[in-house]
Amino acid sequence: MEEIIRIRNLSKRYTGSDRYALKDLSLSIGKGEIFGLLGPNGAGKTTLISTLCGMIKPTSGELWFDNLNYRQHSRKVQRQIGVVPQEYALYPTLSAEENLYYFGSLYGLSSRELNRRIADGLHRVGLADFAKKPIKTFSGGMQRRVNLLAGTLHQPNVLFLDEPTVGVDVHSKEVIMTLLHELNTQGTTIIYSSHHLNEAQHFCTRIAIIDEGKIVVEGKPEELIASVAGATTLENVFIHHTGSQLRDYA
Ligand SMILES: Nc1ncnc2c1ncn2[C@@H]1O[C@H](COP(=O)(O)OP(=O)(O)OP(=O)(O)O)[C@@H](O)[C@H]1O
Repeated sequence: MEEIIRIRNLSKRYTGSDRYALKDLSLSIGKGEIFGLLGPNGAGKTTLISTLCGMIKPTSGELWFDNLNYRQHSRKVQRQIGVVPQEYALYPTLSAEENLYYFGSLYGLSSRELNRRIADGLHRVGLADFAKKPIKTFSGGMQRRVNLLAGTLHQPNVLFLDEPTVGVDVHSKEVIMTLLHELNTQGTTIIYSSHHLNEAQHFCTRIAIIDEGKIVVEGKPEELIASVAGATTLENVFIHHTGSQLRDYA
């Protein structure tokens, strides 16, 4: 496996908190993988993705992107990363096209190339007819599709997604998953967090189950299922490793 992300002994404790959101976590992710981060609420998935995107600083530990140390090469790393956050990052009064133009221009694409990618992207996610409509008139599923385009217009080498299909209907979900598959086929490594274990089982080349800031188990979905006696789904594996106790902290 040719490594694209290397995480070593990563810990994160938020200011004012007495708990570690991530605790001494080490992980390698290979080029071209579709890597799933699964775990109960509060496990540390968003914290890990936000750290890998450079949005939050770790308390300790080291990160490398394609052998570049994050701290020494943050700009170079940022240019190769795409992020699709859980929260919509779109401007409600601007049209889909205007939103995408704004986000695409942050990556220094020429106007001509950007317009081409926006038209192509909107077509691919079934929103060509809505290009000029303001985002505030879009359904949740439509907004999620635009959000996904906003994070991928610059064709990143690695794409991070935090729950890309949460709260969307089955049609939008299908379009989102197809687009992600296409991006992966074209060479984008995908790292995503999800609570949809069934989706992850079929979509991911490898997964890690995280609990209380640590990796509990990692491997290919079929290997993980085979490793737990009586398991037939990733859901069985998940319960086996994380138990059924609620994770309520405040
Ligand atoms: N900004 C913050 N300040 C303080 N604590 C935080 C902050 N963000 C997250 N946490 C805490 O860090 C831990 C990990 O949270 P995180 O959001 O990374 O988990 P998660 O696995 O993404 O959860 P979920 O599945 O509910 O989205 C939790 O205990 C959470 O309360």
